Amino acid sequence: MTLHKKITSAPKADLHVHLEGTIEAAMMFDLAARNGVTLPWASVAELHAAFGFRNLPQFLEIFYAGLQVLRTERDFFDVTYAFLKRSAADNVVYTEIHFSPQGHLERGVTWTEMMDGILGAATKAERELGIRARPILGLQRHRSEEDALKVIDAALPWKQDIVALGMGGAELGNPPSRFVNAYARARELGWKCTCHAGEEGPHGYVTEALDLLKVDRIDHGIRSIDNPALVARLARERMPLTVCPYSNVRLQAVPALASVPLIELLDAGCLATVNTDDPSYFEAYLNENFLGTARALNLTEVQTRTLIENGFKGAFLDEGQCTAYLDRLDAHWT
Ligand SMILES: Nc1ncnc2[nH]cnc12
Ligand SMILES: [Zn+2]
Repeated sequence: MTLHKKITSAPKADLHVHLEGTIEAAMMFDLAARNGVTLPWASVAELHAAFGFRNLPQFLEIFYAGLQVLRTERDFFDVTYAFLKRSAADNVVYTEIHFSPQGHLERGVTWTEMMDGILGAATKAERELGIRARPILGLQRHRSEEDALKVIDAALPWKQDIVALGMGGAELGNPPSRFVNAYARARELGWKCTCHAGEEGPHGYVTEALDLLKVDRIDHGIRSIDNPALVARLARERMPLTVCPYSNVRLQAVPALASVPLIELLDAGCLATVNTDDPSYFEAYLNENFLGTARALNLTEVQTRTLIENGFKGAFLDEGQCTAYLDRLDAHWT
């Protein structure tokens, strides 16, 4: 089997994806029409023309405009199911999906509408497509910690359905240290914790996420590479890093795929993984992230397999569940 075929047909995990970053342009316009929402773009072509992102904050403006089309339970169901169907076609068998309640609640969407839509689609996709999906409550870091605590409390009826607390949004100027109490609360609830850090922000934000938020995983984390002692620590602690190669290129966090520091992280013994982030905006689902990265970095078969394995090892799964996925990968690969 060629490496290309091995990658595309292997069972894989996507641990870093934003539900609102999976809305394909055609669906965005369908949902806008269904809900009477006026988008800032006149057509799919105009939206695509806006995809030349300069940086994270400029991308987020577009991302926040796009998510306005999500209004009802059916919308959340349709977008979640479409993403899971597209991911299953890439042989993704497990995914943990960030959703951004703060971006929806402020428009009058209810928790019940969000959760029934997302969880309903996850149940149907697991039954019909064999892909398992679990939601991560994704805070927006430009908002206050008080708002974060309110959102966490409002999520309590779904405490068992939500696998973790996460946090994304505009990183620079919004360090993890602003959210110590929110993360402490999440840990009290028994949730796992993850946080975007070291994407556009400095490696010091990764250290803060570890020391102050006591996270179980780091989203992105590529700027850790600027601090060898931090890389050694991440390796020692087997801290998963959810690297998103196409996202880094499209948001100009790195100049090209060849600059994504995956080999350096693997060589140092870090638990680096490959993920999508916002696949409809970055025009790359999981297979393309693996294939593009393997090509650009000239990855060996062993490195590629390690990255796929790390996707399961870095997941919020218990040991038995993780081993079952690794056994499936093993059976596939040999
Ligand atoms: N790449 C990214 N970084 C931070 N927040 C995000 N929200 C959606 N995509 C994001
Ligand atoms: Zn992200």
